[in-house]
Amino acid sequence: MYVCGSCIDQDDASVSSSQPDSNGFLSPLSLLNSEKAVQELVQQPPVQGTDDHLREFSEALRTVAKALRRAAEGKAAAQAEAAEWKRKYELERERNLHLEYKDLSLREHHSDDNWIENLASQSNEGPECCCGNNGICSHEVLRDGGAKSDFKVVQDKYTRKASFKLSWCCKGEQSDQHKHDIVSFEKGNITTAERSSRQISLKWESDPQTVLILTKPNSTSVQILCAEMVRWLKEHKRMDIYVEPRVKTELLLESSDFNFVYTWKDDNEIMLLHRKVDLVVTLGGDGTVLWAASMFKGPVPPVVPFSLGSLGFMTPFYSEQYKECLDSVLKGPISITLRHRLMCHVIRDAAKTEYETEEPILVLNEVTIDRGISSYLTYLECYCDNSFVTAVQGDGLILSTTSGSTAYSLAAGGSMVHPQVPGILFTPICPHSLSFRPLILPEHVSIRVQVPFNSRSHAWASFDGKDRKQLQPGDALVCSMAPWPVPTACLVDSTNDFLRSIHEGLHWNLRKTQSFDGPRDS
Ligand SMILES: NC(=O)c1ccc[n+]([C@@H]2O[C@H](COP(=O)([O-])OP(=O)(O)OC[C@H]3O[C@@H](n4cnc5c(N)ncnc54)[C@H](O)[C@@H]3O)[C@@H](O)[C@H]2O)c1
Ligand SMILES: Nc1ncnc2c1ncn2[C@@H]1O[C@H](COP(=O)(O)OP(=O)(O)OP(=O)(O)O)[C@@H](O)[C@H]1O
Repeated sequence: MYVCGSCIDQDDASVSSSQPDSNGFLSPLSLLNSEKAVQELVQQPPVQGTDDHLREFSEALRTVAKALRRAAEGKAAAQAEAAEWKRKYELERERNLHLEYKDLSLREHHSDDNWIENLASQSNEGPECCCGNNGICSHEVLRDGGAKSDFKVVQDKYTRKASFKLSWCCKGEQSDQHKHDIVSFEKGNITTAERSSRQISLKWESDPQTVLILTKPNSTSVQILCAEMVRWLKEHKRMDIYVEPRVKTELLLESSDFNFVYTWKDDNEIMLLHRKVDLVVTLGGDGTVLWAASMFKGPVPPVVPFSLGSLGFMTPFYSEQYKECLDSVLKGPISITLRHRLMCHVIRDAAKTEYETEEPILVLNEVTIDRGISSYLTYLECYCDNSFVTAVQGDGLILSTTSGSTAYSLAAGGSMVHPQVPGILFTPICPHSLSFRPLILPEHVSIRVQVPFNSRSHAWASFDGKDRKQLQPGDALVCSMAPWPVPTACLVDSTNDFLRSIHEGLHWNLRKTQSFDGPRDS
């Protein structure tokens, strides 16, 4: 690499601007500015007559650039960790508020109904006691004041969210003995735990009372089924039913009898839905399941997906048999697939502080970084934790969950992976290279995709095929496994449902069987 002497003088200022602060640390902004300066510097065209000193100097600058990038990655990792601590803090705060409320309601209503007594015993036990050491439980109690919207009308009375318990099934049998430790180091020997089915079973501990029905828009068959299902759930199951504002309008146009249906007014109310809803029903295709998942930015209630689309990889329930299906789901226990999601942060080069980082986006299928309408190759530098993975030169890159492995990633040549396998698929889109095979990375890593300063064009990130965001040179996308999976109910179990989907949906490995007669080994 040849460097022009005058450039060094000119850029020296920006390099020296990244001086350590009084604590001895470099600020992230100055790091990135310096990195940019170094990038520009090392890309200057060669000038004749430069000597070996300059060459050495440019190599040294390269090393500095690498160190600066590592520092920027450290910042991204710290931000992800901070987000995780913030989540833990909010959970803890919510739990404390919850306990405070129970205490209050017990004092106010000590002679009230049975369920209040139940609450009292739950409150005494605490979440750990009620679940024992095995399984995972969910308990929520809500209360709210003022009553204007449907949402608040329901919150006016004390509403109890149904609790359930999750457990692992061992070799077809229910067992509370799930194994957290898969590797043992006892007595210096490394052994892996006995292989067991990791099928998860959900058992209601109290009856589910509130259901949210989400529907594919502009479909008459979906609209008809939705009205029928709403009526049946109200009349036969006495459930509280939430629908989207659009659907409530459609139902009321059909009949004013549907005024018992609840909806919400704004995004703030949507943010609270997970605390009220026991069950989500989707009527549509895979896109409606993605839509349902995108409504929950945190924990997601169990989802029962009915198939009213064309492919339906994630929608195993037959809509014609909705009564039997819902009967058995409401009774439980049911097998569920815990579908992992990816949490994606767009980190802008222009952000002055880490607080300007945009809200994270959760995806159930994948995040795609592509060239959008640009006719140039995308050039993306990819890092896994702090290690350089590769530079993508092609149409783009897909970072997919295992649930998304049968969607866009499959079309780009990625493997199909059972949705219960925890991992992140790293699949290039039309790479201009003969040897760029797709990768599957472990679930605990953080992946950073950087649009370098010397990229010829912008890149575009899209999330489950929606919400396109432009990434400028210097911007990055960091993604890691989210702590909130999407639990979807299975028709049989997660393996059976997955295999049925690839056979029926994709006609996987369909071939006429070879005839018996003909040449064979003697
Ligand atoms: N070339 C491609 O295959 C391609 C291109 C763009 C987007 N997509 C996929 O479409 C998804 C968005 O779905 P949509 O319904 O909102 O858009 P859409 O209506 O364009 O449907 C895309 C198709 O992908 C199928 N699909 C979605 N998720 C799937 C999954 N997990 N497994 C198997 N098939 C799945 C759907 O059933 C549908 O047939 C994106 O997340 C992306 O995976 C695929
Ligand atoms: N409740 C909703 N509100 C707004 N848009 C929705 C909603 N449900 C689904 N969509 C969108 O409608 C589109 C089509 O939905 P969906 O994929 O469920 O139906 P489909 O295309 O007929 O089925 P399939 O994906 O099986 O072919 C998707 O892009 C999805 O994001």
